Amino acid sequence: MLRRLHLIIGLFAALFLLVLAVSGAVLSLEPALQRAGATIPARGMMSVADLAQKAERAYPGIEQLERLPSGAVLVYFTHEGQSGADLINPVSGERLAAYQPSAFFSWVKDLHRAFLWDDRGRATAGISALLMAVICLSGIALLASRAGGWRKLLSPIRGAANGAISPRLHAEIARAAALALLLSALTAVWMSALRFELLPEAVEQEADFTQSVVALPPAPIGTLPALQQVDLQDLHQLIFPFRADPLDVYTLRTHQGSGYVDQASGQWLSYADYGNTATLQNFIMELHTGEAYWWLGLLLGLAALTVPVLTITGILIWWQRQRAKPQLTGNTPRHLADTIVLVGSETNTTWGFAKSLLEGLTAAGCRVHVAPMNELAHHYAKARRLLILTATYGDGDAPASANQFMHKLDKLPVVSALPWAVLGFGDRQFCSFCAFADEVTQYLQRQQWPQLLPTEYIDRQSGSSFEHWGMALGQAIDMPLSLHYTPAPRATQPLVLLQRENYGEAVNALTCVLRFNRVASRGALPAFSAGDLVSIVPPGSDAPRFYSLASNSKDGVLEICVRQQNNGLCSSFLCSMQPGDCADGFIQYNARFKPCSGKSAIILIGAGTGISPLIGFIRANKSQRPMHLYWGGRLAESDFLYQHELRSLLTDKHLLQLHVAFSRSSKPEYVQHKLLEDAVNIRHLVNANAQILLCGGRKMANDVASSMDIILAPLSLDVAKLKQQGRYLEDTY
Ligand SMILES: Cc1cc2nc3c(=O)[nH]c(=O)nc-3n(C[C@H](O)[C@H](O)[C@H](O)COP(=O)(O)O)c2cc1C
Repeated sequence: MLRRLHLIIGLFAALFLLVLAVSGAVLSLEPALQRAGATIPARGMMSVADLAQKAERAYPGIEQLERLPSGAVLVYFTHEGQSGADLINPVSGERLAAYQPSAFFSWVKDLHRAFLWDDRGRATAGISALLMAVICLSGIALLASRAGGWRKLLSPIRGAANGAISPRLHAEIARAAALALLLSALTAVWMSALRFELLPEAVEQEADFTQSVVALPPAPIGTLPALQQVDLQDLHQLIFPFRADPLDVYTLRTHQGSGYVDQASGQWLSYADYGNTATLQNFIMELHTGEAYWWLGLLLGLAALTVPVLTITGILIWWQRQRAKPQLTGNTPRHLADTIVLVGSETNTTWGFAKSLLEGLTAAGCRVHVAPMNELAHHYAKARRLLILTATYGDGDAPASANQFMHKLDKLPVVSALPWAVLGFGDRQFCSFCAFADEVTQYLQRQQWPQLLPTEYIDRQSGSSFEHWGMALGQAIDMPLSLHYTPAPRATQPLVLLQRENYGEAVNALTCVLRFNRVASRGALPAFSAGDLVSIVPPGSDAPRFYSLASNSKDGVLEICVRQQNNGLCSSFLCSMQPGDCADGFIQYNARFKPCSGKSAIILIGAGTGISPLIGFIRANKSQRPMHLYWGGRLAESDFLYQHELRSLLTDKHLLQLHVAFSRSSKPEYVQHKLLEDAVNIRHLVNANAQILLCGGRKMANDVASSMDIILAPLSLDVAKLKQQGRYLEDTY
């Protein structure tokens, strides 16, 4: 609901908000530019009397002095019958330049205030600001719910759904700019409400004009006590009396109030404080314009610049989600459905099963509502059963569309209990086979929700296992249920092998670095970066196998590392390929396994072909951020993958430190031994906010995690805590 509100308002107001944001960012430069050219004596250094004396000396025809909120001082004068306005140096009273308000900034101001229109434009700007405030508030609430509560709002944002545009990037930018944008939006709404008299405007109290002036010769302006008492920093405006009229007076406006000063005695004739409400009103306006606080203006301007980025990334993420969602025909609205099917999926194949389930149950007479697990609702008015279909990712983690499910489940009222069944989707090649489905099962069992049938597992999208589960479900709910799953064909592309490098033959572990390109007639490679996956479908099988990419699409090649497995259909196929041969594959984005942004150190840990994404991260490390690689192989002479390239990456500082261990050398060692040897350094790096990325086999990952727990113990940290903070990422197989 919150996400939909955020999205609908965002889409609706996008164009207006873009104009407001960009023009606001441009306007934020004006106070800073004015300030940069102004000389500003410190408080206590100069009074209004000092300034007026100097200005009068330089401008005998002076009529008015004004101090702009930026600190620049203006003098209005007449000279030989001509009026003029100059910017002056307040210290010397000398002319700096003729004052001409910038036509460009005036135009941008009109655009910002009213879209170059009349009052209707002003109203549109006010409404847009209100929508902006709603987007900010709903966005902050979404950030909190994504982080797992308001208290965790500032904790690192964890990796997110797959896709070319990472929702994490959107969330990180939004979090950085949210408060500034909210401040701009709320102050703008308030100003609009004043303008359209929806709020009462506080009128500045004016001093009474006094008639009790005695016509005495005027005293020199520098000696007038009332002007001597006012610091230059408090000056707003000083209007000089008409020379020929001894009864005329000085009008002095400060930030606090205004009044009249006698030209002969220099005493206040009358004075009125503006009052708290008017002062507050001015302060809010200055907050919005940044006129008096140029640094704040620049900050708000910078935040405004994120609006176009957030709008574009927001729309792309929405588009990405729309495209990723399978078209479900016959999906019953939540409040009418008797069967709720919730789907946990990262790469959408589970949605294909959900679609078949929807069709099967509908044919059996059920009214079915299918939704992502993250959209678990508080209440399903007519629901009689809950069916959960979920994949598992990472090392037993929730997939993207289910990463907030447990948190939401925690908050459900007890009365929501429904008879349930869980069907896990996974791959037995992973140690934590269907671990997330198990986690959900155990949770529901602990809550004592009635279980319809034991949790079942589907290995590598097996259609027959799914049909089998359908029969069991039909019996459990006493309905004739027949499920048929036909996998939606993935759009693969032919990839042509350009180059191969062989390693490991001497230790009987053939490992190949393979570099592919798209077949020339099919255009360029799609966008991807190191750590994403390429899925290869070997001849004679429907089930794709995933390999981590060592290259970025900008490198012009798609590079993977493959170790030939005994009886491995896909690895044998790949390792037998020769330059010119083709394989079918598709790119699978893997946003959850990427170095975090920033400058903190990155510790990369891998073994064997696990080096694949790690070398890609190092190659892409153009900013020479400190990267430390710990890698384990078998024998240096035979399978030291990327040995020469790693040396040159060390030389040009893409890589800061390299630690290698070989298990078949004269002194057999594993990568975790290297970590233990370097424990002091690792603790130092982790203490300074380093992030750890590990890629390799599950056993290696477990051994490394045990060693890291030992290393981190003196810091009162462990792998589990770092994982929670998003600082320990694993890509294991
Ligand atoms: C990077 C990656 C990590 C995976 N991790 C696991 C895992 O830990 N356990 C598991 O059983 N399956 C794992 N799988 C397999 C998926 O869960 C399985 O392919 C599932 O059918 C995908 O469903 P989806 O396309 O709906 O996300 C992983 C797949 C990938 C690509």
